[in-house]
This record gives sequence, C-alpha cells and structure tokens, in this order.
Amino acid sequence: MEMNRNIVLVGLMGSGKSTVGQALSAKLGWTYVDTDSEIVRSQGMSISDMFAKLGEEAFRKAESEIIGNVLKRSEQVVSTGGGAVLLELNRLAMKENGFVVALFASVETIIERVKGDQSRPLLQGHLEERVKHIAKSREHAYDFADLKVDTDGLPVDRIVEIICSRIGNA
Ligand SMILES: Nc1ncnc2c1ncn2[C@@H]1O[C@H](COP(=O)(O)OP(=O)(O)O)[C@@H](O)[C@H]1O
Ligand SMILES: O=C(O)C1=C[C@@H](OP(=O)(O)O)[C@@H](O)[C@H](O)C1
Ligand SMILES: [Mg+2]
Repeated sequence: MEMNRNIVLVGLMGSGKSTVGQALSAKLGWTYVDTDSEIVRSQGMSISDMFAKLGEEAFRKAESEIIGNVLKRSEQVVSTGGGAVLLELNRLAMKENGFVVALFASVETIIERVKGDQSRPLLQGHLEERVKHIAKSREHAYDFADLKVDTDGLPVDRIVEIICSRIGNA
C-alpha cells in the first residue's frame, strides 16, 4: 500500500513531465514539485552548471535526496528528471509513495519539443544522435510505472484528462 498520496511523472527528456505536471496539479489542487527546480534551488546553480562544475554523479546524489524528501509529503504532483528512474532507490521511493505515470513520446516528437533549448546537458551536441542513444539506453527504464501514456499528438489538457480518468483513488 502506498504511504503517501502523490502522482509521480517519469519519462524521457521532452516527454512533457514538467508541463503536464503543472497542469495536472492545477486540476487536482495538489502541490506541484519539479525535482529539477528543487535541485536548482538547493544548489544555487543551473542544471547545466551543476553537470559542468560538479559532474553528473553529484547531480544524481542531489536528485535522490530531493526525491526521498519530497515523497515524505502527500497530495503532490511530482515531475522528475528523465534520469531519476535509473536508481532503484528512487524507483522504490516513487512506487511506495505514489502512483507512477510514465509519459512517452517518439524520438521525432522529443526532438521537435527540445530543439533550441540549451538547458539539458545530456542533449548537447548532435541532438538526433543524443536523443536516439538515450532513448535506446533507457528503453525499459520506465517499465515499472503504474500507468503509461503515449503523448504523441496529444495536447497537454488531453493528457491530464487521461491521467485523471485512470488515477481512481491514487
Ligand atoms: N503534449 C505536448 N504537446 C506539445 N508540446 C508539449 C507537450 N508536452 C510538452 N510539450 C513541450 O515540450 C517541451 C518540453 O516539455 P517539458 O515539460 O519540459 O518536458 P520534460 O519535463 O519531460 O523534459 C516544452 O516546450 C513543452 O511546452
Ligand atoms: O534525462 C536526464 O538524465 C535528465 C533530464 C532532465 O530533466 P527533464 O527530463 O525534465 O528534461 C534533467 O534532470 C537533467 O538534465 C538530466
Ligand atoms: Mg522537466
């Protein structure tokens, strides 16, 4: 049984976690938390600066701490970063304290959504190659989710409706 009532959004970069999370929290009247924003606030630097100055490992450590702390609370919509699912500790915290929703989008859609945005250090360089590589390496990373939503061609409010119709007593 879940310890706390939360909805946790997972998925690749550009799948829409931050955008859908905000809209969903407004609809439910629940608190919105974006773990990336919490990391930026607690570290006092952007995610790109954190990767450049402290490295990805330090970012992952901060991410795990934030996930653990945030999920002690209830009635929140929590948008995670795309790589938050890589650690089992994080996956367990998500499953134990919330209903986990994975958002999916095709490589083409992701590229369309994130191109021109310089804020994701793991997508710098050849965008198509980077997205394809990360999509392949994380092919099964979101399998643990309670609900999976393919967002290709769907507007944000429709995705929110789909999630709301499926959460039941989450
Ligand atoms: N369903 C959608 N349809 C069209 N654009 C979207 C959709 N979801 C997200 N976007 C856009 O894609 C970009 C990346 O979304 P974001 O929420 O930051 O993704 P994530 O947090 O998963 O990386 C944003 O510009 C956002 O407005
Ligand atoms: O997939 C990843 O490893 C990352 C995703 C990013 O968040 P979004 O998925 O919200 O873009 C952010 O946490 C960081 O740049 C690393
Ligand atoms: Mg995000």
